[in-house]
Amino acid sequence: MMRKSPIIITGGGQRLGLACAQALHEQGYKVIITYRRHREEINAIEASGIQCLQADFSTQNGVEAFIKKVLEDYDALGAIIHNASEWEAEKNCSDTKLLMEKMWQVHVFAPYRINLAFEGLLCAGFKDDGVADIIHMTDYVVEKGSDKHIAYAASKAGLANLTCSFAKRYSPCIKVNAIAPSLLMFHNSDNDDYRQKALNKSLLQKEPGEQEGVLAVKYVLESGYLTGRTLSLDGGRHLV
Ligand SMILES: NC(=O)C1=CN([C@@H]2O[C@H](COP(=O)(O)OP(=O)(O)OC[C@H]3O[C@@H](n4cnc5c(N)ncnc54)[C@H](OP(=O)(O)O)[C@@H]3O)[C@@H](O)[C@H]2O)C=CC1
Ligand SMILES: Nc1nc2c(c(=O)[nH]1)N=C([C@H](O)[C@@H](O)CO)CN2
Repeated sequence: MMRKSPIIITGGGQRLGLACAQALHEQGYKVIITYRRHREEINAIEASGIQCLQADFSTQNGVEAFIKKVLEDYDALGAIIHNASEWEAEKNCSDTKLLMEKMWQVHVFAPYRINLAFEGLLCAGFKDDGVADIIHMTDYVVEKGSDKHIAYAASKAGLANLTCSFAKRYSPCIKVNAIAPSLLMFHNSDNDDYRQKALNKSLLQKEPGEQEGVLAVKYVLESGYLTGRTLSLDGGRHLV
């Protein structure tokens, strides 16, 4: 069913978040994305009819400013999709204390504060549309850890746990689920050796692309009976 209340996708200026925003917009949803860094592409996204809000979740003030703006401008929400994320490895970092703080801030503190602050808006969305959703974009590494992205994996595990807590707290009005991709799409900078090693990690040995994530988001939004669960998108990696 088409919900009248808007859907917010954080980190929607590129890649998976943008693909989800465009797909849901094309379906007729009112879609709002957040972006951190303004660039030309944001103007094009806005011109397509998707509202773009600048938000930097790297500080508590940035999170609270975003919350304040949304509470001022909207009286209902159909869904919030926590997609904003930084993927940083320990090897690229000189200060691992700051790395853990940064990972925790964007992957746990921001979704936690936003979910608590938007309960009323999502319940109003449920009242209007009969459905409301919170979706956390986590990661396969929640299950297995990562020896190269330790702080990232731990923070995504924190986000995964928020799925259980908020599913219990917000039922039956708001469904709360996670989507845990393994490899969805490479970066242009990924070399052939890295790509081959990443492909070999799953049974299906393919780079599915962002549309695999779009399909999962659409399923979760359209489901009437899924909450507190994680949808794994990993090509059978857990069986390798
Ligand atoms: N791509 C993949 O293969 C996989 C992705 N995932 C997860 O799926 C989701 C989407 O992945 P992908 O599209 O690659 O994500 P990206 O790495 O492209 O990041 C998405 C957006 O997050 C925004 N962002 C990062 N930090 C902050 C911050 N502090 N405040 C506000 N916005 C921020 C960035 O905004 P800006 O560009 O404006 O700075 C960026 O555009 C992520 O949660 C990711 O962890 C999980 C496993 C695999
Ligand atoms: N925020 C991001 N998180 C992740 C990304 C990304 O590009 N941005 N990429 C991955 C990889 O695909 C990894 O799963 C395999 O190379 C993981 N998380």
